Amino acid sequence: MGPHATHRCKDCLSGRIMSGGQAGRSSSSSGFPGFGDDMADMAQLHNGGPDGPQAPGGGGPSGPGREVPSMPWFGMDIGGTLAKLVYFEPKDITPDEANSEIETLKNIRRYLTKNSAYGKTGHRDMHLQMDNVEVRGRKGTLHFIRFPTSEMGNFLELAKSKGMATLVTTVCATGGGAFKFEDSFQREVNMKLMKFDELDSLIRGILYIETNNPTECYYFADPTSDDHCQKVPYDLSNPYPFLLVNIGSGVSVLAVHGPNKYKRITGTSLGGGTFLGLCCLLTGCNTFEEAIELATGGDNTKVDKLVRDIYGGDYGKMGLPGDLVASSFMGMCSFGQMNTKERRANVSREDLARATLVTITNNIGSIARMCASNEKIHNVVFVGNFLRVNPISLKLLAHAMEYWSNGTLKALFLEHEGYFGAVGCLLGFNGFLS
Ligand SMILES: Nc1ncnc2c1ncn2[C@@H]1O[C@H](COP(=O)(O)OP(=O)(O)OP(=O)(O)O)[C@@H](O)[C@H]1O
Ligand SMILES: CC(C)(CO)[C@@H](O)C(=O)NCCC(=O)O
Repeated sequence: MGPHATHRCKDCLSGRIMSGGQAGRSSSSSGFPGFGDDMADMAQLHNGGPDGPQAPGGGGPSGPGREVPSMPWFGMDIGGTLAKLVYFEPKDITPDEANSEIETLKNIRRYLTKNSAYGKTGHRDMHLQMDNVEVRGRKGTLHFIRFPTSEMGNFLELAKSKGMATLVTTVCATGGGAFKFEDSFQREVNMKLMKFDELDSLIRGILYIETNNPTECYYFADPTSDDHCQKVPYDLSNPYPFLLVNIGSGVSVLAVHGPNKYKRITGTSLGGGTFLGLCCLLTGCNTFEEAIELATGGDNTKVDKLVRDIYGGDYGKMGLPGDLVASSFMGMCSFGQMNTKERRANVSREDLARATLVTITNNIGSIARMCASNEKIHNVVFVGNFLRVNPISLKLLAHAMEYWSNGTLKALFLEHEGYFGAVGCLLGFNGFLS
């Protein structure tokens, strides 16, 4: 099977957020369509209680000159498509701490950890939860929450309507939204954003999670085989150098040579956002999950033109197998016996979704390969939420790296996909690196 053809495998298909404030819970309706009243409560609770920043339960061991921020601890990565929120739940609270802990902190913890959905669009990825980890000298659990960035305006409006403007609060944030929404946060809810660079945060988050989760990193053995494709754990404890390909709305490619030593080599605007946009246009679908589901049932060879459609077989001299996509979407033009109209009638929404997914994935794979080869790097780590619930792309990338490099390149994947920026931002405050 050619590297760019599709296949199915049956087995694998901060910081200082809170400071001071009177807060208190409101019982009135939020009017916030995305999150509903639950999120309204959470927004209120973010601001700590009457005891302010020094509230018990909000600290931990701190050395001279290393002030530990008051709880609750969050890291927020506000991307072009999704906002990612990582919440640290302390589990080492002493009886004394528990007795004196303010009610609002308890409420936050209860609210966040007892729910997995927050209104219509907020989700906690429970399968990613990390227990018994250490952050800033405290033991606890990391929770992973996401919501569409398009809900941010409503979130701020809601926060304002709940009186947040009277509070003094600082939120640790990264991603483009930390810049874009900075003024709105300040103007509408009197919150300051403590901003961290998204790529610094991404790398810091990867290193932290990889160290704390022995099964974080994996690769695919036999990615094209329906019967033998297997997810295999990979030890990334000595990671350098590695190529990091972050597939979010757009794509960034970094060469990472050390914890603080990396460069952004290139990027492409043809990323996860492009896949979703084109797929919605072509199929009428409305969500990423729907787009992936359609693609799963589709066949891109009905839409694309393959090498064999041009050569009648392989282009052996140049090492191009017949089932390689020669030209994406070209099959929609007339060729062979059928005219364009007939061909289009023969193509389903599923086929179009599959072809869109394969086109975007192959293009990213191709850029990644060239970068790895230029930089003389063998391990290529793919992250970003485009890879969420998306085994088709995972396996296409795995196969493409291996096939085109004669086995010298290895595609590696990480379980926490799109959350590394938020984690790195949580850890970034005050230089706390746990
Ligand atoms: N529930 C979802 N809703 C929308 N897109 C999703 C969803 N799940 C996965 N995706 C995919 O993930 C992409 C966004 O990934 P990610 O959250 O890593 O990037 P981002 O931070 O929003 O973007 P950028 O870093 O470019 O600003 C979307 O473009 C889409 O392809
Ligand atoms: C702009 C960012 C860095 C925002 O995360 C990302 O969407 C990206 O890398 N886009 C690709 C931009 C380029 O063409 O290099």
